[in-house]
Amino acid sequence: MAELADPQVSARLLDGRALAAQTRNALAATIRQRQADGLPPPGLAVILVGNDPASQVYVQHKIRACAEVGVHSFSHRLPADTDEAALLALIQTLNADPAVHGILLQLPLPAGLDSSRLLQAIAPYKDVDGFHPHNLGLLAAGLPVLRPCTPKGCMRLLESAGVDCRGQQALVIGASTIVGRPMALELLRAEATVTIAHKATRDLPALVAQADILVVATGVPGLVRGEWLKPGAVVLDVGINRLADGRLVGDVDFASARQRASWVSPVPGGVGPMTIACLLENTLQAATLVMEPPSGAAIHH
Ligand SMILES: Nc1nc2c(c(=O)[nH]1)N[C@@H](CN(C=O)c1ccc(C(=O)N[C@@H](CCC(=O)O)C(=O)O)cc1)CN2
Repeated sequence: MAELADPQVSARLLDGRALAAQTRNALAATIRQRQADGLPPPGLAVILVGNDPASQVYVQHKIRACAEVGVHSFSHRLPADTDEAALLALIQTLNADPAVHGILLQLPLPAGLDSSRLLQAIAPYKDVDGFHPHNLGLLAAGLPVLRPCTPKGCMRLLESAGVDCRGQQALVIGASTIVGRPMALELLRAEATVTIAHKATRDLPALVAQADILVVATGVPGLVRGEWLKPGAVVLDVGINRLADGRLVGDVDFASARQRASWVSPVPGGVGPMTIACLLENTLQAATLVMEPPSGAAIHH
């Protein structure tokens, strides 16, 4: 006898692990073909400063993913007391290195280092994180080249579920440069009606209740409750919070959200793996930009 569906569990999962694996397979095939055509492998320089345990894990995952698809990674692990001048010098060297197509500065940086100044030192055409004002500006203008990885991964997840953003009410909670702001620009580009809120926004539940598409990136575990959601909402949970008991949870209460949403991304296994898959994709794109410089002056090698 067929198992009865549990009426309490309705949302489908936005499975980032599966989509990231598909993306990596496609990238590996393209990179193999590039090499068969006599082109060098795409190169990614990864800079990690200090000993933040989460950053160490993410960097390890990035380097492993590079090896899996055939991207050549150059790892630069620097002590927490590295000064800004030394980091700027390293970035200048990598900017000039033709084997390096992408440069990634893992965030957050230790206190005392100015991440904004350092990110701006990365050549825009090697900025595979898409955080340079040049690339954020192109995204704001609706002419994106290198797009920030987490928002790009979120858009890929929406596409994979057949979600059409056009005319939908979208709410982004969290306005960071890494996620919230570029996410709002991506949704705007997809013709959603976009609201940006903060974790401290007054009467957040009332705003959430209107959202057809909800993206939460606040770093507050379980901030959004399932009861707040509009029935059938699509929920992208960008939060990755390690609890005292060792569990990893998002910014959305998953169990209650699942009872009300139509689609929800889990933590772990949702947006996180897509961030890394999109980084690999951006690295290949940066390698291709060097081969075929677009007409925009600032992208030339
Ligand atoms: N230079 C950058 N720094 C940071 C970025 C970024 O995109 N560029 N984003 C985050 C961290 N991040 C990538 O660096 C990242 C976070 C989480 C994951 C991920 O796959 N998470 C897994 C769980 C992993 C775990 O067990 O801890 C999941 O969600 O399934 C990938 C990348 C801040 N810094």
